[in-house]
Amino acid sequence: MVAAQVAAGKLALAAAQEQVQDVHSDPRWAAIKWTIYRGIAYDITSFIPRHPGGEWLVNLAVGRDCTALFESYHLRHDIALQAFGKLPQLADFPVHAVARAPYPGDSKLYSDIKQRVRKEVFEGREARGWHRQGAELAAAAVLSFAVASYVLYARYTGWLAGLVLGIAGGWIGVTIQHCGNHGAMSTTPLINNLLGLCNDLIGGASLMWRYHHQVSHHIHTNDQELDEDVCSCYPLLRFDTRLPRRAWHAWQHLYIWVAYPFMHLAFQLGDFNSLLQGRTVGAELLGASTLEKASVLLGKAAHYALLLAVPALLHGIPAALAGAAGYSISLSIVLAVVFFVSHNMPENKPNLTGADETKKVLYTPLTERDWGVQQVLASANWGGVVGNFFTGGLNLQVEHHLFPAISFVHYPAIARIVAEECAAAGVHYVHHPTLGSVLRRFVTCLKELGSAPDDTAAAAALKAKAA
Ligand code: HEM
Repeated sequence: MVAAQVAAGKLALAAAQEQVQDVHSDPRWAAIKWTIYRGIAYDITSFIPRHPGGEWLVNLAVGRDCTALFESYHLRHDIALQAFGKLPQLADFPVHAVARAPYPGDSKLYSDIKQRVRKEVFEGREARGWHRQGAELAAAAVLSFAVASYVLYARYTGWLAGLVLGIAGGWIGVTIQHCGNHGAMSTTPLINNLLGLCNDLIGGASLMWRYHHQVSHHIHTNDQELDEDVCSCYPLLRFDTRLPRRAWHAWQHLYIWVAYPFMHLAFQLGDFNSLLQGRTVGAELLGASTLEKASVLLGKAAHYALLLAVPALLHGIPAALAGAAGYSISLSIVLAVVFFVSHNMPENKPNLTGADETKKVLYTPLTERDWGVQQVLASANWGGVVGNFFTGGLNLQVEHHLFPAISFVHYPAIARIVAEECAAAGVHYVHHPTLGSVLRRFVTCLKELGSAPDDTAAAAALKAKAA
């Protein structure tokens, strides 16, 4: 559990969520599944099983303001909007008691980009679901590599086979589970759901991932109060000067390499804790079904059966433990390297030199903030089509954040439009040439963050807000 020092950010987060809690404990609303879109509450109970993108995705909208999710997930926003017209409105609902979400549709930058993407990249073919097609070969390659690695692991259980299996697990983690859970791998919701569940097989929990990643991180990228990724490694690592500095942070750019391999283990503790608490750090599991909750336990059972029980039966416990350790290390390193470079460059952080634009947008109150500009400034790209194939599009992080429900194979074409629109709007678009260059920059940034003074003004503002 994070130390008391991080409480300022989390208190504010909890305060925002307590408001939601009040509405939830009100018996008038507890019996229905409601959501809020642009200030109007709707009863979506009967719509959930009919949602064209899948029940497990629309569940994320339950019990909260879904405007940001809704406007960032539907490329054919106009078509999706028509569904709201047919849903029952809840006239007496206390909309103002619920934390307001950002409104991506109000961002001129985002609207201009979206319009051009539809016109120039998909040319109307989005009506046939083109934006969610094209990654089939990549998915087949990832799954084939994973199956071959597992056969190798089961036959020659040990640390080396574990390392190879961990790389396969990491590849699943960044590609098919990630895109599947975003609803971006296929036009068939069941396929996306099944690919998303691969997260559980590799040692995560797709349910927790969706709440943590989609509800907290994607909507509020690099917001210290609302993006759980900003403080999830704290106090071990300090990714933001709005978090209090501790003596050990001065060496974080060195010891991070020793801490990385424990990420897989940290997931396990976090997933069980979230299941018990009914929430991840940044989001309550308000719409999660019983089956979704059961999938966390079933997934853990399947993961440990494959990783430990089967090899232990075949080759004994010491070999299985060595294999699991190898797996843990390489899986964690692959995931950590890809994730950490995505939003932790100096330009993406509000308090480092040269990040004035980022500071401005992240310190603007949420209701007045330009969501599209925030996503661009808080994300970093690197590499090109090769990186795109191996990371499921996570190397083009800016495009991924603007269009999480579009298949990653389209990101290179979208990137050209995003870069042009950002240049026209004067918004800094971060693109590093290679993974090596972005990693070097990440280490420099980590060193700077480890010794930079606390942003006391931001901390005081947070404290005042929490009080
Ligand atoms: C309660 C509010 C929602 C309504 C009324 C709604 C409505 C719709 C409709 C009508 C479509 C078909 C769109 C089309 O054919 O282009 C759709 C597709 C989809 N929805 Fe939703 N949706 C809601 C919430 C969500 C949420 C919260 C998510 C994600 C977190 C989501 C993700 C998707 C995805 C991935 C698709 C397929 C995307 C596509 O074909 O462009 N929806 N939704």
